[in-house]
Amino acid sequence: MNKEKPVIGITMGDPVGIGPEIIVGALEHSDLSKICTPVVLGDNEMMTKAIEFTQSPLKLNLIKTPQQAMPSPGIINLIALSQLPVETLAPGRPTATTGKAMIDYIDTAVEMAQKNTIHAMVTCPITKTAMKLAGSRFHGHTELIAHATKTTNYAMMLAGETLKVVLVTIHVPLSRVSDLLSVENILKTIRITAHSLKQRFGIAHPAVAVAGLNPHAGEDSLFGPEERDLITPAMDLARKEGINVSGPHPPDTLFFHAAQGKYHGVVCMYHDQGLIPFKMIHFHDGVNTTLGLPIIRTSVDHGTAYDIAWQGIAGHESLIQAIKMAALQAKNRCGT
Ligand SMILES: NC(=O)C1=CN([C@@H]2O[C@H](COP(=O)(O)OP(=O)(O)OC[C@H]3O[C@@H](n4cnc5c(N)ncnc54)[C@H](O)[C@@H]3O)[C@@H](O)[C@H]2O)C=CC1
Ligand SMILES: NCC(=O)COP(=O)(O)O
Repeated sequence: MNKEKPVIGITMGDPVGIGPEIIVGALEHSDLSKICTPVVLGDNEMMTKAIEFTQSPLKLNLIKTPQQAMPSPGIINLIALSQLPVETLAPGRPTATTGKAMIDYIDTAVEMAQKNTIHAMVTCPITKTAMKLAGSRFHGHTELIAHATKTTNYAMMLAGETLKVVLVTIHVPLSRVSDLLSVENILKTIRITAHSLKQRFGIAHPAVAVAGLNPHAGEDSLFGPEERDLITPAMDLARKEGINVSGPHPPDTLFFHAAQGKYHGVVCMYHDQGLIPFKMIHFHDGVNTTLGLPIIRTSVDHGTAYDIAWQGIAGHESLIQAIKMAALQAKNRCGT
């Protein structure tokens, strides 16, 4: 690899979502080509349409392999993997065909990253609905990529300058969270958080905070047993391994202190516990990244935004940050 300028594969995401237009926006309005060579895996006609309707001066450079990518600004290197029936598609209306195409972009990027023909992958948003329409058994990128890379020990981190949150449970009904928590999966998440903060984010001595599940972190188990029976034992084991971990913290105050810089990362028990405070701060510039994979995968932190897709008003800052993070981590050869 040219360590100075890694090749970054960007999957186009759901064709009827905001993926195509934010790719155009991100590659047009930033100097990403100075730090990496972006290669889009997607659809020729959809990307052509996105360039036209955003009136972008960018030109498509159709290539077959990442090695053929041109490292210059002003172009979008595109590996066309689908030939979508564009005239039959409507913004915000996924079909089995669009679902299969977006999965193909991801599968191909994973293969390329494993073969090191790209040095990191960045994903544009997909929907769980489109995954289902395409017959996939996975909810999202995280589970699909973990499966494809045979990774069992992985976690979802949402990362921004101010706040980094990592989830013990991800896409599960709230009513099942308590049953799905265990000493083992809380410990695994604490470990992977501490490890990744060191390896991927260069924090030599990370301070990891752990959120309680219940109001006031259970308040001596008055409001629930999870802190006493699961979270505290997991933290004790983590401490024995030398991890600087604190908690279980009352979730209502923890994120304020984390955002003030008191902790480098926060382990959260469920999706919205972490993502609500995260998006309050990092809605526009947050990055979703999968920890524990043998490859580097970052993503936008938002979804397909069907309500505004193909209107040219979607923000592309999160994608810019996701590409920058991928490029930096690829340059530092950090993949875990
Ligand atoms: N990385 C990924 O692939 C992600 C996928 N999703 C999926 O996306 C689908 C839709 O999820 P929602 O909960 O509706 O979240 P969403 O992020 O798509 O939209 C929520 C609200 O934020 C707005 N929004 C989102 N991104 C925006 C942007 N870049 N610029 C301006 N406004 C933006 C939307 O217009 C909408 O009003 C779901 O299937 C979800 O699972 C959600 C998050 C991440
Ligand atoms: N809320 C985050 C999200 O839904 C993204 O999931 P994934 O596609 O990164 O697995």
